[in-house]
Amino acid sequence: MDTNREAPPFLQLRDATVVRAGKPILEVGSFSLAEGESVALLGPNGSGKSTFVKLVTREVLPLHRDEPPVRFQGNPRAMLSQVKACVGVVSSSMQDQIAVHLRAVDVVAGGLYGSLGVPARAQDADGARERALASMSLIGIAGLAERDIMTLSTGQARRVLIARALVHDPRMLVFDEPCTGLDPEGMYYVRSSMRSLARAGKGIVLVTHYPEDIIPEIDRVVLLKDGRIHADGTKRELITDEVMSELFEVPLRVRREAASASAMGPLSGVDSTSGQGVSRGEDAREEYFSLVSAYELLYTI
Ligand SMILES: Nc1ncnc2c1ncn2[C@@H]1O[C@H](COP(=O)(O)OP(=O)(O)OP(=O)(O)O)[C@@H](O)[C@H]1O
Repeated sequence: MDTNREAPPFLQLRDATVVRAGKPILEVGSFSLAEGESVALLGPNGSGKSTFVKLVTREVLPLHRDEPPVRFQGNPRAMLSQVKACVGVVSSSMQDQIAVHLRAVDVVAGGLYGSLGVPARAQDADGARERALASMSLIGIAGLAERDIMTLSTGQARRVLIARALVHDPRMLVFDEPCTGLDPEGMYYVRSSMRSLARAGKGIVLVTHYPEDIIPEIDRVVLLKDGRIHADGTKRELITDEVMSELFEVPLRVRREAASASAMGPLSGVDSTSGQGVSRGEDAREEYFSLVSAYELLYTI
């Protein structure tokens, strides 16, 4: 028996086409993502990023081919339940649906049941809340557990949704424009959470319009344009003045900048809601520096 056989890619797309209103809105020739690998999907409005992600989460299906265009962990006919068990999704649009008074810990625990909170007749509701608390601790928001979700700031609520996406311990997390609508503090904490998770070995698929969302732990970038993969490479290769200007079709300049030591702020993995467990070492200092050493897009005038 061949014991050296490599594990199949976590995700593989081959000649995958999505059609809407009689027109192809996404055509992917070839794309593969290894287990635990992270990637950022970057592109202008309407370039096909959300459709790409929905192809991954099976919310949309590609045109039928004899050779199935999407393989999930090598399986050409993965069930939705298999995909849901392995993938957690964080999207800013879900936040709009939360309009009920629930404790944050119950919103997180609800992720285990696919419901907004813990169902009244749920089995092992206490166990679910324990897992929810562990998930909140992992991204430093255990201090929000008892808060009414409706009283949280947009940034705090966004992090509650990250904990919810994590609660069933998926291997991969999809962040669909996770910083939309957040102020700089909210962005900082959401990016810190992504960093903690990438460091904990989770694969991250980040969908964004902005290179500064791409945390240092993600090096691979796929550029989408007009429903196709425009380029697939490293940040260094692709986040350049020339490539960004071509992608967004406006003159753009990329700037990379290091932060000053005085700008050092709270750390990922620390309970930022209670201030407990803070320990600032050299590693933490570096972590903060690299977080703000983000790529920026500037218009050239
Ligand atoms: N149901 C639909 N019917 C017709 N066209 C659609 C449908 N859904 C999406 N499209 C079109 O497909 C293209 C890709 O849409 P998609 O939402 O994937 O882009 P996106 O890159 O995520 O955009 P944004 O950055 O604005 O969220 C767009 O031109 C969109 O108008």
